[in-house]
Parts: sequence; structure tokens; C-alpha cells
Amino acid sequence: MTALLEASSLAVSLGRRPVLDDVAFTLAPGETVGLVGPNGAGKTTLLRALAGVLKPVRGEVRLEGQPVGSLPHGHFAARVAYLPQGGGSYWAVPVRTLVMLGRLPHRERWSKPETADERAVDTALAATGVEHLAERPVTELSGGERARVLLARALAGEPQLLLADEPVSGLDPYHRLEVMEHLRALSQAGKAVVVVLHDLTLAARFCDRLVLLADGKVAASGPPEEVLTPQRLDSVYRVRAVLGRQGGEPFVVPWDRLGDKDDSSLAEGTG
Ligand SMILES: Nc1ncnc2c1ncn2[C@@H]1O[C@H](COP(=O)(O)OP(=O)(O)OP(=O)(O)O)[C@@H](O)[C@H]1O
Repeated sequence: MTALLEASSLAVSLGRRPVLDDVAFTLAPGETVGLVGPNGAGKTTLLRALAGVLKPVRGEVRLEGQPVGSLPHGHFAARVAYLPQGGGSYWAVPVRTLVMLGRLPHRERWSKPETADERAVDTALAATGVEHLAERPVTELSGGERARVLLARALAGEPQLLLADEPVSGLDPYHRLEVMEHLRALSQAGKAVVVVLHDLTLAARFCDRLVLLADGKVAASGPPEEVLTPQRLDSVYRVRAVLGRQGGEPFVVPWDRLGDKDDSSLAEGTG
């Protein structure tokens, strides 16, 4: 089967600085893949290369077998939503208007939104729990509210593939879980998600596979519990963590910085 998205021997430089080297990546419909790794490892750079925002110096990214650079922009934009880190600045437009921008790849130029557009916006607002903010100016939202609105805009485009860079950063625990549950629902509905995460429990619980980056290379990739081993948490993240299962699902709680102290009471968690 052709992968939805794939990359091989990918190398990316920013300025003169080599940032990614020899990275292989593949994603099938129905999967959620987490990009994890320490600060500066290259997660955002990989996501931007997958989104076609950065041009690799070696290798190529293919969407349904076609090099992304060769695809007409409209074709790509109607299939792939890229949610960058942070989100940038906005005019004081109402939330609903901003979320409707996510429908642009599906609309005729200058046309009015149709029922299907309104419905997709309603669904996206509900999925991210921001319906009550629909008429508020985007500039008057809290950071976490704005992050959810930006995710809603990406979801409104009903993409086949969502590339999301730290979509839960700045969200409270309830909304982190809500967003992750929604990403999982997308992949369960046959879409695909690539998500950058620093929260290793969310990564382990909600992703089918993880790609662990370190210094611009893939240090490990595979099922979460095969990737987030005590040895790798130690060598890549330089932390010791409490690993366990709760209700059959894995959790990973970073506990000690490596070399901090020798706390032999740390044990495998239970649940
Ligand atoms: N415009 C740039 N020019 C040169 N180097 C850059 C540029 N942007 C990022 N880098 C470097 O590329 C490397 C990877 O950055 P990237 O943002 O991909 O890391 P990351 O894994 O997403 O990090 P974080 O967890 O901190 O968001 C870092 O060493 C960073 O300093």
C-alpha cells in the first residue's frame, strides 16, 4: 500500500547549519505518529519539511507517492493542515471568522460559505471546546483558548493529514486530554496525524508510533513503549522516569535529571 506521507534520506539545513540528517519517515492512513525528542532535536524542522514549508537539501517528501514540491498548492492545502507552534499574531476578527479561514482550500474564490462550510466550522468549534468563544475577537483570548481556536481552524479544513506542532502546549490538563482524544478520533476515522509532543505520557498513550529525534537524527522509532525505554530516556533526554501502566495504558513521568541524585526508591509504577 502507498504510504500517505513518506520521506527518505531527508536532510535539511537552516542557513548553513545542518539540522536534520538521513531521516526516514512514513505514515499510513489511520495512524497517529508522535515526534518526540529534546529541545533543538529537530522536531519542528521535520514537521515543516513534511508540510512542504522547508525544502530539504537531500531526500524528498511524498504525499500519496507524489513529491510534495510538485503538487499544486490547492491540492496539497485541501488534504494537509499544518498547525505551527505558537500560532503568530492575528487581527481582531471573531473566532468564527478565523476558523472559517480553514475552509478556504475547499471554497471557490470570493464565494460565500456554504452549508457544508458552516457545518465543518461548527464541528471544529465543538471538537476543540470553543463554541462559546465563537463571537469573541481572537486578540482577546487567553493563550490556551487561542491554541484551541487555531486547532479548530486546522480541523475545519477536514484534512486527510494533520501536522500539529505542540498543539497542547499551554493547555490545561482537561483540554490537553480533549485535544489528544480528538486527534486519536481523527486517526480512528481513517485520517492521519503527526504531532510534536513534549508530554511523554500523552505521547505514549495517544500515539500509535513515536519517532524519537536526537541531534537531527532518528534515535528510535516504533511503538511508544519500545521507544521510550529507561535507557533512551536516560541517553536522549538525560532523565530518569517513572514508567508504568494505568488502566492498561502507558504513562511516563520524568522524575530525576540524570546525575542529580541516586534515588533507588524509583520503581516501575503500578496501576
Ligand atoms: N532559522 C534557523 N537557522 C539556523 N538554525 C536553526 C533555525 N531554526 C532552528 N534552528 C536550529 O535547528 C535545530 C532544530 O530546531 P527545531 O526547532 O527543529 O527543534 P525542536 O526539536 O523542534 O526543538 P523544541 O523542542 O525546542 O521546539 C536547533 O538546534 C535550532 O537551534
